[in-house]
Amino acid sequence: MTDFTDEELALDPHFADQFERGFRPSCQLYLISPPVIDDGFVGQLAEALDGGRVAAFQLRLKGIDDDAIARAAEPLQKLCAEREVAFIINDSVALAQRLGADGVHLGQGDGDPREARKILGPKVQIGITCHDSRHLAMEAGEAGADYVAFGAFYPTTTKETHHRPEPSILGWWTTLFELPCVAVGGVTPENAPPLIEAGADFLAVCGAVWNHPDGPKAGVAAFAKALGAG
Ligand SMILES: Cc1ncc(COP(=O)(O)OP(=O)(O)O)c(N)n1
Ligand SMILES: Cc1nc(C(=O)O)sc1CCOP(=O)(O)O
Ligand SMILES: [Mg+2]
Repeated sequence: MTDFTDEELALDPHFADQFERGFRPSCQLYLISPPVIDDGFVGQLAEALDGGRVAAFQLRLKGIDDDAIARAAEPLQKLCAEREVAFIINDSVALAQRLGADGVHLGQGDGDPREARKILGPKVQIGITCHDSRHLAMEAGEAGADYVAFGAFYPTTTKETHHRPEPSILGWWTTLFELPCVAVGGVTPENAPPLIEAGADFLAVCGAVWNHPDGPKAGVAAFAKALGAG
């Protein structure tokens, strides 16, 4: 077995770097913002990050233009940098480039990952939505993605979804490929175990944290427990 120093084992916000060393870290939390936020959201994010380790935060705002997202992003990106949380922009390569984000998440209709790589360079993480499709995931890997996302594993009110993969797709992926995989869609601390056991590298979560009855800190803490770090 390879020996890793404590430093090497520390969580690394750059997804793929961890895996290129031939080491698959245990499953980590990837937080997605609510689709609409207000000025107080930076306080809520700070609270959430106090609940336990969060590997990545995705700013996923819908229905507003890039300038408005950029304004909202500024304090959130600063907080993420202070807390060593990867800051990921949803949907827009141009915005990710403009903000100097750590990554961009692209759906199947959000642009070509090869173009994104050309624009963003080798250091920016590119994640691709693959629904329930092994084919889309292999295509994303060939196109140079840093992670593939499967979902929606469970019913969700955060987004209208049309695909329902089985957890076994995560096991299939992790057996064959080193590239990290993300499980998304209706994930809660209670229903997460089959996804973790099947091999998810990240759980991407929105509602179960932001709508937690005891607040986002309790939401993240509940995931930390489910992930074995609480
Ligand atoms: C981690 C993660 N996985 C999947 C998605 C969904 O992306 P997409 O299919 O482009 O849908 P929208 O989020 O843009 O509505 C995601 N954002 N993040
Ligand atoms: C953003 C997103 N993408 C999905 C997909 O299936 O690709 S499901 C989803 C919503 C995630 O939020 P929640 O944790 O509240 O279900
Ligand atoms: Mg999208």
